[in-house]
Amino acid sequence: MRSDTLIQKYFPELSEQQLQQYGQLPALYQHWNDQINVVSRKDIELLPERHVLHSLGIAKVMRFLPGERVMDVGTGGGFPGIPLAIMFPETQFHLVDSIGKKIKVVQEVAKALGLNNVTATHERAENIPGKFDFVVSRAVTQLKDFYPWVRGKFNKDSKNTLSNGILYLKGGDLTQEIKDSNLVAKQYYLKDYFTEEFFETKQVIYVKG
Ligand SMILES: C[S@@+](CC[C@H](N)C(=O)[O-])C[C@H]1O[C@@H](n2cnc3c(N)ncnc32)[C@H](O)[C@@H]1O
Repeated sequence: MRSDTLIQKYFPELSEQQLQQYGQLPALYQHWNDQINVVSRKDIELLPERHVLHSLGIAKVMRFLPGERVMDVGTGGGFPGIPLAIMFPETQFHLVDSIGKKIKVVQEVAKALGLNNVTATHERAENIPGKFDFVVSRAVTQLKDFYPWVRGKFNKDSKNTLSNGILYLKGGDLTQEIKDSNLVAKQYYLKDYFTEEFFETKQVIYVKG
């Protein structure tokens, strides 16, 4: 299914401009992936479902507010940050990765889409200054290692439906990982929102900051 058609199926309220931006993603990533590998080659054809819609699982759990600041840690080529920045154009997204060439792809994609709510930095998450309302992430590391990177980086005042914190996309049985982290984590199941088989075990894990 085309990227914009698939996204519209689950987010019918989107504007023409947003649909156009989602529609541009497959060609943009095809182009950049040929030069700098940011999405596994076997996955690039499944980009709308496995990368774009998967990233937007976070948007089913959390509607970011205008003016909120969100950091995407280990964004790679821009997931989940870029699909979320299209969905929430009045929220500021700061995309961070420790590999510079991936950040170059993020910057080029954001520029091509005309996204003015995205900044991208080549840096380890631990070294990023400033405070955020939420941290999002996918496929970077275990919660027990991840949490210390972002501890202390959250604004004290929460304005949203959940207190400021981490929204992490994960799959599989997470019982042991959550236990090992010693954190209180709330699990949201993406199969409650999306019918594609890919989402069967996929979750958004929320941890208060
Ligand atoms: C498997 S990739 C996932 C990329 C993207 N989030 C996605 O789901 O497509 C993991 C990324 O995390 C980045 N990374 C690992 N440790 C990091 C750290 N401490 N700070 C920032 N980025 C980090 C790596 O450079 C890599 O690009």
